[in-house]
Amino acid sequence: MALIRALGLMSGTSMDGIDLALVESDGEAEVRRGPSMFVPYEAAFRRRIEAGLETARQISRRDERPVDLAALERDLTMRHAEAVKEFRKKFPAQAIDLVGFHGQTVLHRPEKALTVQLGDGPLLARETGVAIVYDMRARDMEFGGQGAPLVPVYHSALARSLPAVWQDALPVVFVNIGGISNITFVPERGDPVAFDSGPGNALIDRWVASEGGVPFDADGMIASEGGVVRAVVDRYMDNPFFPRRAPKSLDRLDFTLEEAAGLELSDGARTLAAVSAEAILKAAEQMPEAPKLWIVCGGGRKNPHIVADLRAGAEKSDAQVILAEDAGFNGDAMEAEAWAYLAIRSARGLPLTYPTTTGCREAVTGGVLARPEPEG
Ligand SMILES: Nc1ncnc2c1ncn2[C@@H]1O[C@H](COP(=O)(O)OP(=O)(O)OP(=O)(O)O)[C@@H](O)[C@H]1O
Ligand SMILES: CC(=O)N[C@H]1[C@@H]2OC[C@@H](O2)[C@@H](O)[C@@H]1O[C@H](C)C(=O)O
Repeated sequence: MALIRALGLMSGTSMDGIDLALVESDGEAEVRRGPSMFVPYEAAFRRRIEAGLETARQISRRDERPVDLAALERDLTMRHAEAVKEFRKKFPAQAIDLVGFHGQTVLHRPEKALTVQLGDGPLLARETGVAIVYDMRARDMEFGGQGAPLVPVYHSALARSLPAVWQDALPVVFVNIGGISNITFVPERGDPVAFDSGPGNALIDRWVASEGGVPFDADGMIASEGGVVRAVVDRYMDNPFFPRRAPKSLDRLDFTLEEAAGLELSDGARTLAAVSAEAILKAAEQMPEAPKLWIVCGGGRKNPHIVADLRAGAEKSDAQVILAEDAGFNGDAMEAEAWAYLAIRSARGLPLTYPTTTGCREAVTGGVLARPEPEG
């Protein structure tokens, strides 16, 4: 089987920018990771997306684009086109056969089988001249799935290619600490088990933005000045989301800052980091068996408090916690790589999701293909 070279584009729940990563793969075991880059959104555009999340609450049909959402979708798509252009300029030798386009989630209501990603695939195909696979979550929902998380099939492929030193580590758990956290348990044999585990950085970001006027707690510096307020952690952990059995997934606005109200800035940042770690550790209770190794990916791995709290918890069951880089992976690019890999699987008609990852009735492929118009 010839390998396909796909570029994955991810604009995640943190709304901080576009991650791009190239992957060459057969969509199965063969995965060759290529270069990656990040194109940040400026503060004003991030605020537009944030406002878009509020507007999107009135959507009841996934193709509705009320108020200014159509303009936002167009601008967001054009920014992706620009990002692809920048990627090509930076890595001119890299041919791109296919693009995997996530778009921006503005609403996720799995209980209503409703998930909305802004992102105009045909427009991106015209602008880049490359075939685009987009809208990868919808079909899973048609088959009764949560529409998220989709990255587990890629985690599973990576786990099968762990460096020699970690070869005996299965079962392993991948933890993606983005705006929301999700976990993938990869067993020795069989399909991965996955679900969203709770708030990742989204609450911390919102807290330090509103109380400190900065977009995120860089290297956990603000939290370093504060302490964990246990009662507040407990209040968060009382949320019925945690004991609910998987499959399950979250909308960015499902958790709020209400429980943290009144805390001092640094105590709040430290306490919310503890919530993030505790939510992940809580997820271990729903795994088929105790993992030996946790591999931490996503921006949250750069918050030393989240990682330290995770380590302290995992040690209790003799599990080791490492960062993606310790296993030879790229913790920043992994979701963009996943979207490249998913696009390849979509092009080959392979499943993107499984009953054990999203709760879909059967393993199901997904994504919509937009071809660029023929030249001439
Ligand atoms: N140096 C750092 N120190 C602490 N936190 C950081 C640092 N760099 C990034 N982050 C956090 O990581 C977040 C971005 O993470 P990431 O890119 O994994 O999220 P995402 O892909 O947007 O989200 P999701 O996985 O939910 O879709 C930032 O919003 C910030 O909170
Ligand atoms: C609906 C949606 O966009 N969900 C995101 C979000 O961000 C993290 C978590 O919640 C995860 O479920 C998902 O993204 C990852 C990349 C996924 O689908 O695997």
